[in-house]
Amino acid sequence: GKHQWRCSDVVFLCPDQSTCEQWVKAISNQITLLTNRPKRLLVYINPIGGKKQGKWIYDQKVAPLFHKACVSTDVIVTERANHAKEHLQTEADLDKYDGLVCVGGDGMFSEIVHGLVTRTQNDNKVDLNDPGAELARPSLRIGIIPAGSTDCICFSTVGTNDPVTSALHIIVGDSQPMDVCSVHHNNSFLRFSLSLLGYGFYGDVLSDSERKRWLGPARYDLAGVKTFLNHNYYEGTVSFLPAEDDVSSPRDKLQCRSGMCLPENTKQLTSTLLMPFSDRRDGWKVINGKFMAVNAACMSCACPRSPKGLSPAAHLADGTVDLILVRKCSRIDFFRHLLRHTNKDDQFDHVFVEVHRVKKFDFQPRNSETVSLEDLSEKSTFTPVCPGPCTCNCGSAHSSWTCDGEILPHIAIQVSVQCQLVHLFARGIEETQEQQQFVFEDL
Ligand SMILES: Nc1ncnc2c1ncn2[C@@H]1O[C@H](COP(=O)(O)OP(=O)(O)OP(=O)(O)O)[C@@H](O)[C@H]1O
Repeated sequence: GKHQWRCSDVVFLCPDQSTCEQWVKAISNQITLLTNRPKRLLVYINPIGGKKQGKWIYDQKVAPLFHKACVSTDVIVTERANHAKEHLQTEADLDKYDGLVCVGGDGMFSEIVHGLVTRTQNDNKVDLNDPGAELARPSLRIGIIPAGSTDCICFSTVGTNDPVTSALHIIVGDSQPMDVCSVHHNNSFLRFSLSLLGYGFYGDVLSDSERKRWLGPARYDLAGVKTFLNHNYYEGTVSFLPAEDDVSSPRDKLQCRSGMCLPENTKQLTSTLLMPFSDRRDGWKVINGKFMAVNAACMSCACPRSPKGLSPAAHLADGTVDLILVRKCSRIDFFRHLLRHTNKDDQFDHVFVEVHRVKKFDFQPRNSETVSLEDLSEKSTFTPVCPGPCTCNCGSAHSSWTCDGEILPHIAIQVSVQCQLVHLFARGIEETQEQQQFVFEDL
């Protein structure tokens, strides 16, 4: 139920000992032939993620399953932030392993992806600072054992945040490709985005919550309420290269499900990457405006709080990202939009919201060649609340970008989808038969 997998014991009865041994040998031989199953894994555990249960979850729920399945492991319990990333970039002997395992939340997974992808580019002499470079794909798959606060990436790729289910997907050697967005400022690489890039509302919530770290997880709720009451909007220009119309749309009802986003099923793929980033702008669209939020969702961003996610029909690995523009609107309208993230109503069905499926996009804030994080930190984010139309300068201030929970040091950014750059030990969210019936009737 609910996408959760469980172990099951199956008892075979044999008439005698030698038949039993023959069966054991035959089954073991068959399993050895399954080359997609990992035999040796490098495991990183974040002991302080989420409720600080990472080590316990691994030792109690995951390690016994790996042991039963004859998967051998080297385990590193991280001692500080960026420990896993640095280890992967420099020290780790990756040839020894068939895959990596991340025990932690989205932040920890992001660290591991940055470490692995950077290492792969270094090994292949690819310059990450070149926005037009075709990135080399890492050969190792990554498994996520959820042990963070939100675990949105695990939820969006497996359908549940359950360590046993994730461990079983690793053991059977499932493989799910995943798109990654590379984010540049001019010719300088900033970060990869794996789930959500947000400017305006989400950027403000994150920067404000960083200042309230002492409050613990409650800081997000408090910062959310405060940002909502501030009701800031920001001016800027969004330019984007739309994905081909015939492929899919962020407003269709076809959610990304198991088997859809595989290399053989996706059309857009790498052709977009071969296009130099800034030389050719054919087919690009440009929108100037005042925005409450500019969000880019690489995946649905579903989590238990928002079970359908920020962009319910976003795909895991089709070479596109859903760009959601929420224009300046009244506070009550914005509230209605936010509320739809938590219920089943179409969150894009408002006149002030538009959504585009894109391959690349740029954002340029108004008056802002050189705004950096230092400039932003000088700005107080608690601006007065302006009831209705106002003459103050709340529309000319700058927000900041949150990239999977980290604040980016620049506002003017260029984003490019790196199609199927990494592979997970997962198979996408499996549909039950009743759900399939429902989707087809709906369509
Ligand atoms: N030993 C450590 N000490 C301090 N920080 C660490 C350590 N190991 C990893 N980190 C950092 O902790 C951050 C948060 O970890 P993680 O993502 O696992 O948990 P979370 O933030 O609670 O969950 P989520 O990201 O799902 O909301 C990561 O960005 C990672 O860099």
